[in-house]
Amino acid sequence: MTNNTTFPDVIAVVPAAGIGSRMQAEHPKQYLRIGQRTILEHSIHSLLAVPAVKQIIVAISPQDHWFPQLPLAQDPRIIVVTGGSERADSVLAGLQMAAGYHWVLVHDAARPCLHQDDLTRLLAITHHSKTGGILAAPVRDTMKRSEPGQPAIAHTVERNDLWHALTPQLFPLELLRSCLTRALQEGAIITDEASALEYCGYHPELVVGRSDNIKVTRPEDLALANFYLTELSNKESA
Ligand SMILES: Nc1ccn([C@@H]2O[C@H](COP(=O)(O)OP(=O)(O)OP(=O)(O)O)[C@@H](O)[C@H]2O)c(=O)n1
Ligand SMILES: C[C@](O)(CO)[C@H](O)COP(=O)(O)O
Repeated sequence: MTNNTTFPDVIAVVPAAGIGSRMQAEHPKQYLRIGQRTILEHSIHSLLAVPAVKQIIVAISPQDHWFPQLPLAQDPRIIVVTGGSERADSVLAGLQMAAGYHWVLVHDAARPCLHQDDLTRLLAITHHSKTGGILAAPVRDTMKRSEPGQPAIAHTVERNDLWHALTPQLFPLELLRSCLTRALQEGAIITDEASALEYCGYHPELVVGRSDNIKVTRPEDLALANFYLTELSNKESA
């Protein structure tokens, strides 16, 4: 993707109101440091690296006393809202504050290793898509479905056409807002934004993304994210 490719202005929502229970850290994982920045700062700066991203709405927990201490808290491009009990509720809280843009991008605070090339390839769908799309990585391993609640194999899942959904996910703002509102009101289980559109009958585009765009979830992910961010920093300064 050439750097002079132009995209429409985009607003972003960053859900950052989780407690990071699986990380088993002393405080929410988005505030763990990698190098000179917190994971949240890395994730937000990866979005601000692309000029098309004009504003970022960060959804934080009511108990969050970390965010105001970050330099980003003073950035006029950043708007803070209170998140909800589930990730989807936090995203919807952010969407309620979004206005003035046709496109909205949602990116997990816990995904600090986003490459600019991946973001620009996702933004490129604005040139042809009316439904939006997501970064996703094709599954590489053989996938198994377990017996319900048992560590025993029920069967192998066909892995052709099977993908890991990543973030950012990019949608028309009003479409995402209406689909997510309806899906949650009707009790659907929504773990990413694309599933809200699927619930409403849409088929968002899959844009191949790097598999090192990991979501820091468990303790062993921190060292891996550190490695990937070092690689990313070396690549961007080369
Ligand atoms: N009520 C919630 C729950 C999660 N998130 C955010 O959604 C992203 C992905 O969620 P996940 O990795 O599950 O984070 P946590 O919910 O914090 O982790 P855990 O499930 O281990 O508690 C994270 O950036 C998290 O901060 C959020 O904004 N609001
Ligand atoms: C949005 C997401 O990162 C796509 O894979 C994932 O669904 C978040 O799930 P979590 O359980 O909230 O971490």
